[in-house]
Amino acid sequence: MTKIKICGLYRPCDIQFVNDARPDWCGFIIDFPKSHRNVSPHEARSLRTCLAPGIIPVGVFVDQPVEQVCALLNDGTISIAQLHGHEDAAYIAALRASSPGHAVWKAFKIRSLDDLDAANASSADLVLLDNGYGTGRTFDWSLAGGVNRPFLLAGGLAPDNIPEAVAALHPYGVDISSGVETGGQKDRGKILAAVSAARRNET
Ligand SMILES: O=C(O)c1ccccc1NCC(=O)[C@H](O)[C@H](O)COP(=O)(O)O
Repeated sequence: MTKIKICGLYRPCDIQFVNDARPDWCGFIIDFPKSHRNVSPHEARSLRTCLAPGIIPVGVFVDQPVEQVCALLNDGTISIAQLHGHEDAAYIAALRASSPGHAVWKAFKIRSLDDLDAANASSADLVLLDNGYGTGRTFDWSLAGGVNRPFLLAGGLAPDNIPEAVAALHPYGVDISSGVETGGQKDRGKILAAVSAARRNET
């Protein structure tokens, strides 16, 4: 079954929505003030304590100091670090050394086959093939044909295109933010529909 992550939770009611829908993971955009979904570490910790058991919290970071990401992994605020900036293999190695046992995911903006090569070569535990930072737009899926490892598909997914995406690309999981929002806020009905669309599809 295709796994699903609902990303960019920032309000207490967003937690209630995912507790109702039960995705595999949920994501917090931590310390990235350019995003309307930004939360502080303190807010992420407080939201995370209300998550239903079984939903794994993922911290989404853009070029944050390793120490800050490690602190949130090691105090249980998040279980997985998802990196969206210029974090390289040395950064990932440092994170692993300081937070053993925690998976590290790396997102790649797929604009060319070179981007896909970089994703294939990454030392991360799992890669996201994405269009950018929660843009609500898909990338050219034909570029993903050469992926040679399990990946999460992100960028512009919504309940109505998840079946097509899963059938075309067979991702390990899908990652959705804008497509489950209405007017920039998470929408309970869309979250329920997205989780059900991902689980309807066998890969
Ligand atoms: O959502 C943001 O504002 C954001 C900011 C900085 C780094 C990453 C960010 N989002 C990541 C995600 O929400 C997902 O990984 C993915 O990009 C979702 O994209 P979309 O469904 O197109 O909103």
